Amino acid sequence: MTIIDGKATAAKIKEEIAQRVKDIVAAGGKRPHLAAVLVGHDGGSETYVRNKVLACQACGFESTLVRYEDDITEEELLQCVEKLNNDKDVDGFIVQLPLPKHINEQKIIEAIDYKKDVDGFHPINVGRMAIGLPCYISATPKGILELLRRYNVETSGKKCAILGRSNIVGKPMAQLMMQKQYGDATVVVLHSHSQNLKEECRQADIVIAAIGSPEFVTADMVKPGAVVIDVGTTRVPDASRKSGFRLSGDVKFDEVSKICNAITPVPGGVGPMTICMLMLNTLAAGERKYYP
Ligand SMILES: NC(=O)C1=CN([C@@H]2O[C@H](COP(=O)(O)OP(=O)(O)OC[C@H]3O[C@@H](n4cnc5c(N)ncnc54)[C@H](OP(=O)(O)O)[C@@H]3O)[C@@H](O)[C@H]2O)C=CC1
Ligand SMILES: Nc1nc(=O)c2c([nH]1)NC[C@@H]1CN(c3ccc(C(=O)N[C@@H](CCC(=O)O)C(=O)O)cc3)C=[N+]21
Ligand SMILES: [Mg+2]
Repeated sequence: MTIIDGKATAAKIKEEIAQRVKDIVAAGGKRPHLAAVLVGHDGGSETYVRNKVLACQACGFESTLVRYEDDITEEELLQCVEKLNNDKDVDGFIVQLPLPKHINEQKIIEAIDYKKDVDGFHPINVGRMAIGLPCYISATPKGILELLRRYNVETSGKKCAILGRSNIVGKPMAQLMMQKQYGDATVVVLHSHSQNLKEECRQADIVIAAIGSPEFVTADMVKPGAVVIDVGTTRVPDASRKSGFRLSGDVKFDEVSKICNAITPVPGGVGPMTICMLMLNTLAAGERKYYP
């Protein structure tokens, strides 16, 4: 049984990125610059954005954090996006989700210049991804593919069950897993209205859980020898911790790890790879890799 170490893999890739940035700077080029917009004070969002700023430092990127209180109007946020779109020094930026209820998330995403959309959430990037054209690919699915590749997990022709169909994880994951040049797998997508979820899951060679429901995937839902990827990161109250909570994945790790062939832990699995792929997308933005 292999525990897929996302933290170590991400650290290695960040070193590769840092070396590349050194070379760029030595050749007289500009450091990639990532900006992040954070609205409000959600604990999880604060952590992720802090990790993104730290990762920028590790990679030798410039980073800018733009913060707003959660009473910011949609109009003001759109102006912020417009400013970042026009800022020649910023290569790529993200607007941390979720946004407060009074703000239309889709409207904000569509306002982002797709050439700077390092999250890969803009419809142009989503569409290009779906037909296999060069583009920014959503960091979480991209990081999962990279983990599978680096751990020599065969995906071609395998049956892959994806739990969850969100725009940021489940849907792009399914798209990529299905495509010939990425996963080349046979994909089934399961969600809250799926019938026979357990049975479908148990037939899969690769299970990717992204539902946000702690320990939902139990051993009886997993085929012995399968590869299990746990995307879930839910904060669960835990009085024995200094922070008052612990991070729980969507997989019951203790029992599933006894029967599977490989599994990602939470924390230390998919999360660090997500941040790392955002860095890779920002490097690509700085190099104008996908768009002139
Ligand atoms: N590690 C990382 O890098 C990242 C982790 N995450 C984590 O991954 C999890 C999912 O995130 P996200 O995709 O944004 O979540 P969303 O809440 O946007 O989507 C959840 C999806 O799971 C489905 N679902 C929820 N409960 C069940 C259930 N009991 N049975 C079957 N399907 C269910 C929903 O179905 P329906 O469509 O029918 O409502 C929906 O499609 C969260 O824990 C989040 O924190 C997210 C992004 C990155
Ligand atoms: N515009 C936007 N882009 C995103 O990519 C985005 C987003 N909004 N909103 C929320 C989700 C969630 N997400 C995570 C990133 C890192 C970890 C991560 O680093 N997790 C660490 C633990 C971190 C901790 O200690 O809490 C780990 O799993 O080891 C988790 C989750 C990105 N998301
Ligand atoms: Mg909203």
